[in-house]
Amino acid sequence: ALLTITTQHLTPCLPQYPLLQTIYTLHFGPLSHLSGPRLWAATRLPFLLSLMRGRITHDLAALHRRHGPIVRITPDEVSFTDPSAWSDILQPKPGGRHFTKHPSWYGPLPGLPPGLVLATSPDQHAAMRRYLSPAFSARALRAQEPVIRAYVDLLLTRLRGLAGAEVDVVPWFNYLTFDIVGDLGFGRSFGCLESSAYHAWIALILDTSKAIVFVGSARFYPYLFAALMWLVPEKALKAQREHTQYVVDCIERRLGMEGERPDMLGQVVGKEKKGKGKGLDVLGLSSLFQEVVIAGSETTAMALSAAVSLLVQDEEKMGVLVREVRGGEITADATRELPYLNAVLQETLRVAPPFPWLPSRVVPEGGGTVCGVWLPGGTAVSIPIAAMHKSPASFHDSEGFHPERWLPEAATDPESPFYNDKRNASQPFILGPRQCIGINTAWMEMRLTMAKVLWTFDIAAPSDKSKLVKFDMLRSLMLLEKKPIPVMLKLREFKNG
Ligand code: HEM
Repeated sequence: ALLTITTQHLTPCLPQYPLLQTIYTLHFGPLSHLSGPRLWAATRLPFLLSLMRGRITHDLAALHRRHGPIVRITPDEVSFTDPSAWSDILQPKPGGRHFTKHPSWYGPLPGLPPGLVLATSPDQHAAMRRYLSPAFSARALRAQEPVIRAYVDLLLTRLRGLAGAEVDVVPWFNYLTFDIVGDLGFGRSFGCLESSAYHAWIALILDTSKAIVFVGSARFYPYLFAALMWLVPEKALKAQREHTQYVVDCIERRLGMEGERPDMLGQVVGKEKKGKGKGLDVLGLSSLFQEVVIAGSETTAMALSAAVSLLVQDEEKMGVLVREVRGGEITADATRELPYLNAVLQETLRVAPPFPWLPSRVVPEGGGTVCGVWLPGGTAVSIPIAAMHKSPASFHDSEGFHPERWLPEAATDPESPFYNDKRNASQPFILGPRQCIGINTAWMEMRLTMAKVLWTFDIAAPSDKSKLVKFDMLRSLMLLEKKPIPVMLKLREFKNG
């Protein structure tokens, strides 16, 4: 009782005495009973340094190996690799209580209203999601299939010109997914496949996803944030203005187009024209669609590049997949039913999740329980997706690439080494109201692209095996780092008879 009274009286004074505050945080605070490295629990700096060095997924995986599934990683943040964290953190609680997105990571970008990804208020997010969801409905997806197929065919045409040599697949999958998201988003391709080059805007987008990590880290230190904003060079600000203007121009051009088109902006514009929209101005739409382009391009491209890289390192698995995709027609409906193709993609997203680290959520006022641990309101909670996906407590040979663990028989045959896998630990698109809205689009793109590429080409590892990418070595800021993935690309030979 004496300790409680003393604590209550001393807590408000602590910020003036950093040493006392650190002692309180480590030994008496509400998270002091949790396991974790002392230095990380005492100050946020080791976490932020690890993040900025791109080492966060490795460091968190190592901390979880040492301290278990629940680790205190800053004075006020706890990280989880127990699968029940997915629903405990991401599904709304009775009474509509949400663990909201942390305002440091998800605050709006300077000069723009928040879109869907960056909205932190659950009500604002739900309204925006309802607004955008017809663009991602099953009906919309059916209308989008021919658009996706046309770009995959264009990719095949371009790759045919390179066949017979070593080809780095990374830029090609990026050109593909940017052209698709441009067309599906605003009815306008970025022309990357045509020009074999990134559109200038895309380089800026890739830098933006890195900038989010630096800006978010600085937001924890208000003076540093103010200084950083003051130090941003005029060149970068100009690039940001041009970036927004480019999207505004695309949107205005699309608003002026007549007739029905299957693109996502078209769905939203249709609502606005019927007076049933949210009355978003061009800047609001620009914010929304910039996010869709960032979230929908790099992620899918990374998954495709990773799948090819993992397959060329295992000829047997590549053989099984090639036989499967060459055995029937290649449409969205047909590829949805191909068990090995789906298993390969599931396993790729487990081993190399394009979003390897999910920025934190905040426990609501009044507190909440995650994985059986009660946490006070305001505590930050996070899921290191890559570490969760590779936890040996959830998966047999968790570091290995085994599409077989996703085949239906693995879950029913007690003899299978993967029978006891906790498959629900792997959630590359996350769960709940903030689940990826583009999940079905992503699956359609990945299945059609993989099937058509492997139907057309024989793909093998480069002769110099040292060029093969090891995904567990890749750094990550918000997204997984890009490294060249060279493969030997040969046009498939049709044998007579
Ligand atoms: C393999 C491909 C993809 C993966 C692994 C992926 C993963 C994710 C994840 C983990 C989130 C949650 C991010 C967060 O809460 O911070 C997310 C959100 C989102 N994704 Fe995806 N994504 C993929 C493809 C796509 C595609 C193709 C689109 C659109 C064409 C898309 C659009 C979005 C949007 C708009 C959100 C925000 C949803 C919301 O907050 O309501 N994603 N995605």
